[in-house]
Amino acid sequence: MKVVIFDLDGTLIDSAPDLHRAANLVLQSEGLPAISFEQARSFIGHGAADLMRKVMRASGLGDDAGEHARLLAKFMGHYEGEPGLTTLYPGVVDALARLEAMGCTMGLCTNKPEQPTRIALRHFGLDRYMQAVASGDTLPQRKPDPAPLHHVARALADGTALYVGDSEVDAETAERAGIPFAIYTEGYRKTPLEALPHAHAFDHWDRLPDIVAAHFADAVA
Ligand SMILES: O=C(O)COP(=O)(O)O
Ligand SMILES: [Mg+2]
Repeated sequence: MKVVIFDLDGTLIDSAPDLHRAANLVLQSEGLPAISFEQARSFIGHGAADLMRKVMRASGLGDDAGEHARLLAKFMGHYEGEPGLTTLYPGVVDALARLEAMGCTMGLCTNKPEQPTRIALRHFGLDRYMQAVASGDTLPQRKPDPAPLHHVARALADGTALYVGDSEVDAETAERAGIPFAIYTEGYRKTPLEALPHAHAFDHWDRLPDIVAAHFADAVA
């Protein structure tokens, strides 16, 4: 059984422009200066609540829990609509179709909350490929805790799985889960590639089907 589990932001979709826009709409409504695109991008990885906490700190708003809840609700209001500025990375849909034709069973493990995860998967026609999904609020734990990745792997099969992601969080999650990791190098990673544990690396989605085929051929051998 070939099980491939994907991260979402920075891996399948480039969602940073919409996350940046939503963060700045919150700041604008509070009469505060905008944050840069690079700042917003660097805040992605641990989910929406964490991103909003980092936006608050960067804007000198501190850490107050009530303020955080209020601003996070505003942020989700701006973010949860159709993903207007978000794009699929080149070659994603072709790669998923090829993996499906190869007999792979596929799932998703993201820190993005459930509602926007569902909207994004449907918007980009990825929902039909994902047989099991764990979002940032599906379980009490989220990545880099290995629980959500184990949850998806168990829901799909007991066979060997491969996790495909873009970030430090994904590399740590896969390592703690004991699941081999393939890293997409064009996402939101901040650490040099060599410093992150990974079994495979790829810079274009065209390359993933061959990597997956070789990975599972070796796993069986
Ligand atoms: O929403 C985030 O911060 C990260 O989402 P991801 O786990 O899909 O990369
Ligand atoms: Mg990611």
